[in-house]
Formats: sequence, C-alpha cells, structure tokens
Amino acid sequence: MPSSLVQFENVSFAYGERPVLTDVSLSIKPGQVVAIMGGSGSGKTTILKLIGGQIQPHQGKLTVAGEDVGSMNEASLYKMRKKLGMLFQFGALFTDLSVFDNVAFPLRERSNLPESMIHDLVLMKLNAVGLRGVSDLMPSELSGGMARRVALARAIALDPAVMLYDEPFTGLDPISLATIGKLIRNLNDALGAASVIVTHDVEESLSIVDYVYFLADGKIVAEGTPEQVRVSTHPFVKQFINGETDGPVPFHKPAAPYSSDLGLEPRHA
Ligand SMILES: Nc1ncnc2c1ncn2[C@@H]1O[C@H](COP(=O)(O)OP(=O)(O)OP(=O)(O)O)[C@@H](O)[C@H]1O
Repeated sequence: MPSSLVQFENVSFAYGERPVLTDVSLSIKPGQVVAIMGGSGSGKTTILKLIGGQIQPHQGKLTVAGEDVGSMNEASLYKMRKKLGMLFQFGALFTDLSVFDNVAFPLRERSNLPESMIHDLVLMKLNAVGLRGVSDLMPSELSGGMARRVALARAIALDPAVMLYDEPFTGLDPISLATIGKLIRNLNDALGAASVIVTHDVEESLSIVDYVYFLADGKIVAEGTPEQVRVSTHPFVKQFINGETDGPVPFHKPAAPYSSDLGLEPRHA
C-alpha cells in the first residue's frame, strides 16, 4: 500500500490566466481524515476536482493511491475513479429509484458481481450507515439525515480507498450532523481509507479529523492537528475557529446600505 493515499507536491492550477491553486503540497495517509477549510472561492472544491481527475494540475505532481493522476488518460482515470467515493452536499439520490437500487447502482454499473452478491452488499452497506429495513423506501419517504446516510452507503458501495466529502454537514439538524460526522470517521477507519472533507463546519470537523489545512487565495496558509488548531495564534486560523467576521479572511464584500437597495437615500440622524 502506498504511504500516502493522496499526495499533492507543489501543485498549481489556473482557469485560463487566473491562478486558482498555487504551489499546494499536502499528504493524506491511509486511515487519516483531513479537513480543508477556507473562505468562499479559496480553491477547496478545486482540490477535490483535482483528486477526482476532473481537472489536472498545470504544475507539480498529484498522486492518488500511488498513481500519478496528472498524466492519466481517460481510460486510466475511469479505473482510478473506482477507488474514489464521493459525497457531495447536492449529490442527490436518484428520486425514481428505491433506497436499495440507489445503493446497488455503482455496484451494477462498475462491477461484474452477481445480483445475489449485490443484494448482500447493499444490505451490508445500509447496515454500516445505521439503516436497516429501509431498502424498499423511495427517497421522498426519507428524512434529510436518512437521505444523506443512504448517499453515504452508495458512496462506500465499492469500498473506496479515498473518500471525498464536499460540505457533508450542510442543511442537517444537530443530531443528524453528529451522526454523519461519526459515520465519516468510523467508515474511514473500517475501510482503512483516506477521507478529505471540505467544510465550513469548524466544530464538527475538529471533533472527527486528524489534520486540517487552511486555504486562502489558493494557497495553504496554515495547517495542523485539531489540538494545534484550537490553540493557534495564526490570524486566519483564529478567525475561522472563533467565527469572527472581521480578520484576514474577507467573508463579505463591502455592501451598500439596505436603504440604497430600496432606492432610498440613507437616513441621517
Ligand atoms: N469552471 C470554472 N471556470 C473559471 N473559474 C472557476 C471555475 N470553477 C471555479 N472557478 C473559480 O476558482 C476559484 C476557486 O473555486 P472553488 O470552487 O475551488 O472555491 P471554494 O473554496 O470551493 O469556494 P466555495 O466555498 O464558495 O464553494 C473561485 O474564484 C472560482 O470563481
């Protein structure tokens, strides 16, 4: 097994002339869960797209499960993607398929397993996310938290080496959120996989991850274990951890007063 399941070595990427990631180096070992945090537009999703091979580095080297993703052709990328599991915030279930058929989908598409084995695997994956007796339900009959767990069962159907999560906690109530957090950790440990979580949810992610990278303007500006992050005096890190709106990370563009939105002159006292 490679010592790192995901390795960025001085990776840069640009959309046209516009640099989006500059000189990013990071490494994720088997068994590790890593969070990537940063403001809007800092390049977090671009990191996931690079790992998934949807885009390729313009400079530097990126390996996934020991293989150089930057130089792969379509056929090799297709093979490599079998080793990835993805759970995206808006990665909805197929609404016209039952829970069972949703989880069976990647197994039917990407393996040659007989239907009897697929049946057992689907029930095993649903069991792994704490769902039993729901396989005949349709997605419309599930709560938001249950739907996210079914999506998670579908994402782990092929026992991925690397799991990618884009905002997995968004839109969940606190109990479902904690459940998903624990599942991400436990499934990673059970699979011996590496997990990458792009998230704004500082508290939940610090309680489950091994390491955090902070991204600003496409560069890694700070990194550390949750313990290091909690006591960090780094201005970026402090701003994130304390949820401060004022600091080096611009959360909001300067806005005109509401009165001007309404076409009114600002009122003076
Ligand atoms: N297909 C594209 N073409 C051109 N520019 C893009 C494209 N996709 C993203 N970008 C730009 O690249 C930068 C990084 O985008 P990315 O989606 O990685 O940010 P992010 O950190 O995930 O942001 P958010 O938290 O808002 O999702 C942004 O400035 C964005 O506008």
